[in-house]
Amino acid sequence: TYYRPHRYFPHFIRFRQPPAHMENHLPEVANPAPGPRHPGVPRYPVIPHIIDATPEDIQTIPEAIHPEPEVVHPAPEVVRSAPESHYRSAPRVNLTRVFYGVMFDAGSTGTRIHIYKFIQKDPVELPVLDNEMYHAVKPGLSAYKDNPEEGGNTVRQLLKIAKKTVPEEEWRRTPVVLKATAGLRLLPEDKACALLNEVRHVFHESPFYVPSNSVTIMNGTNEGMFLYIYFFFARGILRTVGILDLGGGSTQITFLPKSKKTVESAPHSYIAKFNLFNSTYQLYTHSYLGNGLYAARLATLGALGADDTVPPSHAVDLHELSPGYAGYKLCYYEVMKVIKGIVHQPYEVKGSSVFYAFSYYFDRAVESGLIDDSRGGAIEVRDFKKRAKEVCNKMTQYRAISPFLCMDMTYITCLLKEGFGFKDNTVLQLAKKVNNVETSWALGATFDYFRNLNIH
Ligand SMILES: O=c1ccn([C@@H]2O[C@H](COP(=O)(O)OP(=O)(O)O)[C@@H](O)[C@H]2O)c(=O)[nH]1
Repeated sequence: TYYRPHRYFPHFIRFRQPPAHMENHLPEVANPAPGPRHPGVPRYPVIPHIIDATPEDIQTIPEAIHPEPEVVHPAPEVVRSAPESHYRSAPRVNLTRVFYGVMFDAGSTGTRIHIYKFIQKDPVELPVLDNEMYHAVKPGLSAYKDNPEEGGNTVRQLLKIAKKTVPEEEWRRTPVVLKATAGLRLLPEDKACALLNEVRHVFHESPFYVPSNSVTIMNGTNEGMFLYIYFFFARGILRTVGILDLGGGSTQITFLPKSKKTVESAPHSYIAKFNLFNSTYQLYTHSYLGNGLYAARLATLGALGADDTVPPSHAVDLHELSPGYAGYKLCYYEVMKVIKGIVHQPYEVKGSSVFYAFSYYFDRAVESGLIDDSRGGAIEVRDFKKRAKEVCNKMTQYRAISPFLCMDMTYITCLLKEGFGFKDNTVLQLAKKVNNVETSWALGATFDYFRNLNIH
C-alpha cells in the first residue's frame, strides 16, 4: 500500500465547458444519464466533461486535428486582503469541494484499488488530484473462477483500505467502481458473471455509493483510451505520444496519429475519438486479447485454455520442455506463432515517434538489467533484442531471476518488431510512474465516471 500526495493536473490548464450535446458513448458502461435527482443518490461537485469516447463512426478530420490545449495563466493562489468593510458587505464564499472516488482495476494478474481524493476550487475548473491511495493483491479475480466467494473476499479486503482512507462522512457519496480487463474477458461468460455478481454483492454490503453498472468488464478500446487520458494529465501534453501497455492477458497500443494515412489504413475499429478541452482527438488504439505476456507464454507452450491466463505454478520454460531446444532463434520462431498475422502494423510506427512502454515492458527491462527500477529509462527496440539473445543463450545465469525471462524477452522483441513493426532504433521510454504517478487507466476511468454521475 502506498499513499501518494501530489497534484499532477497541470493547474495552468483551465477547462472550457464543452457543448451540452456532447455525450459519452462508452459501450460497456451504462452510466446513469444526468436527469432528475433521485433520493439516495449522492450529489457531486460539477465536474467538467472531459472525455467523449465514440469508437465507431469516425470521420476523418483534417490533419491539424490535434491542437494543444489552451494554456491560461494561473489565477493567483493567494487571495489578496481586502478592507474589512468589504468583507462585511460581501463575505467570500468558499467554493472548494473535496470528493473521493474508488476505482478497482481487476486485472488478469492482480486486483488493485485506487482511492482518489480530488479538490475542486472552482466549479468551472478541472478538479485537481490531491492524492491517491493504492494497494494491489495477487492473484487476479479470474484465478477464483471456480470459487467466486473467495474472489469477492479479495475485494472485501481492499474495501477495508477504502474505509480507512475516505472519511466516514464521505462514504455514502463516494462511488465504488470495478472494471475488469483481460482476465475476465478470457473467462467463459458464466464464470465471469458469477465473479462480477459476487463483487456487486460485496459492494452493496459496503457503506459506499454503488452506482448502477459499477461492476463491469471494460472493453479494450476504453482501456487504451483511459490510459491515454491518464497520461495526458500526468504529463500535461497530448501531442506525439504513443503508449504501449503489456498486461498478463492482453496488450494495448495507443497513439495520436500524426498522419492521415495511419487513420485511413487502420481497421475501422482501431480508431477512437474523444473530446477534450473542446477539441476532438482521434486515437489509434487496440487491445490484443490473448497477447498479454502470460497468455502468450501459455500459447507458446501450447497450453492456452479458454479460461486460463496465468500459467500453472509447475509451468516450465520452453527449453526445459524440449531438451536441447535452446537459443534465441528457436525461441523467436516459437513465439512468432503467437503474433504472426494477428497484430496490425500501424503506418506510423515506422516513423521516429517516441513510445512510452509500461507494465511488463518495464518489469522485464528491469529484471534483465536494461534499466534501473527506480529511474526507468529510454532504450531502443534493438536493446530488447540484444538482451533477449543474451538471456536465452545464458539461461543458467538468468534462470534464478525468472525461469521465463528468455521467453518473455523474446516475446517482447517479437511483438515490437514482427507484431507492431517498430524499427530497431525506435526509442522506448520505460516508466512505472509518470510525474510520480503510477501508470494506470484507472484515473482516466474515474474522471469519465464522475462526469456521468454528475446528477443535477
Ligand atoms: O496500477 C497498475 C496496474 C497494473 N500494472 C502492471 O500491469 C501489468 C499487469 O497487468 P494486468 O494484470 O492488469 O493485465 P491485463 O489484465 O491488463 O492483461 C503488471 O506489469 C503490473 O505491474 C501496474 O504497473 N500498475
